[in-house]
Amino acid sequence: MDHNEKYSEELNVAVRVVHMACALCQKVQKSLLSTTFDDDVKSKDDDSLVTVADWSVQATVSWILSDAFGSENVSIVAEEDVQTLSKSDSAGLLGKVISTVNECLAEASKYGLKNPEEALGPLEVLEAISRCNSSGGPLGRHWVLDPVDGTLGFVRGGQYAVALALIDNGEVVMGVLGCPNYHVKRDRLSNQKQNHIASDISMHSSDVLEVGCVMYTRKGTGEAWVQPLVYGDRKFEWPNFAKQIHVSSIDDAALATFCEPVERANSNHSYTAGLACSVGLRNKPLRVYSMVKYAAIAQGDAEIFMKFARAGYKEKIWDHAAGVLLVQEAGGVVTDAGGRSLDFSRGIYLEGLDRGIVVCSGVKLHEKLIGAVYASWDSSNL
Ligand SMILES: Nc1ncnc2c1ncn2[C@@H]1O[C@H](COP(=O)(O)O)[C@@H](OP(=O)(O)O)[C@H]1O
Ligand SMILES: [Mg+2]
Repeated sequence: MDHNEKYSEELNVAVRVVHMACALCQKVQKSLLSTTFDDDVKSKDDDSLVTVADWSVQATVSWILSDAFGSENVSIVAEEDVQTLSKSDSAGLLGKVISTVNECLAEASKYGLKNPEEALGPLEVLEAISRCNSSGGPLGRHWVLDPVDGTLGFVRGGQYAVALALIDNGEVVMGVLGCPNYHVKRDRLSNQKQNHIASDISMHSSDVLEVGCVMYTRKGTGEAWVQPLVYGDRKFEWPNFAKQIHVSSIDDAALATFCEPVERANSNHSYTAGLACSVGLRNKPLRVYSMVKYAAIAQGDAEIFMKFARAGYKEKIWDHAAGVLLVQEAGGVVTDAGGRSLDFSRGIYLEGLDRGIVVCSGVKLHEKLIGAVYASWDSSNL
């Protein structure tokens, strides 16, 4: 097969189903925000949150991938399981998931995908969710899904992402990132000269033309793309106004902006502030939920993303796979804090990750930051 064609069929289905998932999430987020914090949000054993949207997206993506490629050919590594959902007191929640999934799948033809002949019942929905129990590894193909990344951002009305990637023999070969509250810039849609650097990537930016986008890429193409979400009666038609995206060309630390998680529990803000200071970053950090941070670097809205989780925390592949490839193909650099590439071949965790994750628009900023980590680590108490 021509290199240019490799994984294009997988990409075609993945982009469409991520658009469907974004529409699903927008609906659920709207209804969550318009009611009081209720039963639609649950705490998991590790105290993290899960919502109707997480399970519904996972079921939808699982069903569409299995239908398109045959369930016997599809291995999916994904964040959610059916434990909470199968409990006897979760009947109401399961009912909501089932209707959300069926509403979403009923729209599949709008996105050029096949919908089920009949609405799915409880067993089929639970089966679609629990089928995503692969643990990845170095051999063969594995889809990697985070149905709602940044669940905290999601329930707070902020940024979140739907992330779908494909790993082939241990390498991420395709990445699709749906960002329902992240803007596509006006200049990118109208092809004008790109001269605006966003200092605010909230959903209320003045730069918004239509809120929400899907970014995608395939490994080795050197290209990454963004499409706006599909609204109203419009049908998704490839390439759906796709525009190529590139990382920022700023390599002067004094002009660069870095992003990091909103939650202190997920990354050490004082350590990154120290690094920022020592490499000469002057702008305030942009604190953003979810993998939208990778999206921001990929389309040039910021230059750096740093994440330093507490010692002992193991990063999961679904929190990074799609974002890492997007940044790389858009021209950026992603490594751990020791300067080595992330290893997606060892199961559900990024095993062997050295200290933290450093994402940059270019090598010059990246070298400075890695140097600063080496210079400061011993005294950092991390
Ligand atoms: N103690 C911890 N340290 C670092 N990351 C954590 C963490 N606990 C959870 N996370 C991960 O951080 C993700 C959110 O990223 P961010 O903080 O950048 O918004 C979560 O994704 P989910 O929201 O999908 O569970 C989760 O996977
Ligand atoms: Mg996540």
